[in-house]
Amino acid sequence: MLTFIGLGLCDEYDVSVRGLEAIRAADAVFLEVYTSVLTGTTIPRLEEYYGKKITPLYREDVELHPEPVLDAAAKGDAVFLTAGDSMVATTHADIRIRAAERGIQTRIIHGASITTAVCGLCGLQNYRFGKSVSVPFPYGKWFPMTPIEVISANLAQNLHTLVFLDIQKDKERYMHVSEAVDLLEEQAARAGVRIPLYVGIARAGSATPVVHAGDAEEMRRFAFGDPLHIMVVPGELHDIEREYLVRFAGLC
Ligand SMILES: C[S@@+](CC[C@H](N)C(=O)[O-])C[C@H]1O[C@@H](n2cnc3c(N)ncnc32)[C@H](O)[C@@H]1O
Repeated sequence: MLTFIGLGLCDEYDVSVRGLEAIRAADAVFLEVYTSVLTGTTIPRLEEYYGKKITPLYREDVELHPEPVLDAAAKGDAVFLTAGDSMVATTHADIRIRAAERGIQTRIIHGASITTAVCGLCGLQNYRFGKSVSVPFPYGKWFPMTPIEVISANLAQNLHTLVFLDIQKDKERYMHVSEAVDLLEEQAARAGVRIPLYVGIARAGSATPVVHAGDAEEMRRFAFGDPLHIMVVPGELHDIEREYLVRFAGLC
């Protein structure tokens, strides 16, 4: 059996009781560490709380060489842990399909996801979100324009855009709101588009989440603190959405 378990958003205490029991009963425990991270804890602390040895998995381990995970799941109970929810803004559908092809039973134990946490933190209504997008760190001359294209298309339909910020796990590098705003403003200038408002969110799910709304200049000036960070580019605000941002995100 291969069980996908979402660990939630911050530390070892965010997993569901069902998830925790499955981890404690497992024969093998794998933790995917490249699509998102629990910034409020460490692998040794997770191991201590779960009472299990954890094998970390990087992108190649999951996407190119998943055999050790699948072998463990063929022999006994293996759990595949992911920060957030295992199947949201990740590519783990692929490994579930590979398991099914080998006749391995699978199931999912869901966790709180950043995609829903943002709605509570910034008050933007979840049914008004269009397609999401990721802002990658630029690489050499590679400067993708996809983020601004998605944002423009959503703005044209008066929809909000959830903007995931890049993680380079091998370098322990996490994109901050100010860096993402610089990149998006550069893309917007090239595309002749204006982004009137941003909402930045840091450390959702922790005891010290930060939510702040403003224009590009305000976002660059504001200190969001430690990662993880994420942003929303809102469409036109409804009255309640505006009031929420004024009360809880410093919108002027
Ligand atoms: C590719 S998404 C993976 C989402 C995850 N599967 C989930 O369901 O939450 C990871 C990105 O979401 C954002 N993110 C994830 N957790 C966060 C948190 N606790 N606070 C702020 N941003 C977060 C960051 O931009 C991060 O790079």
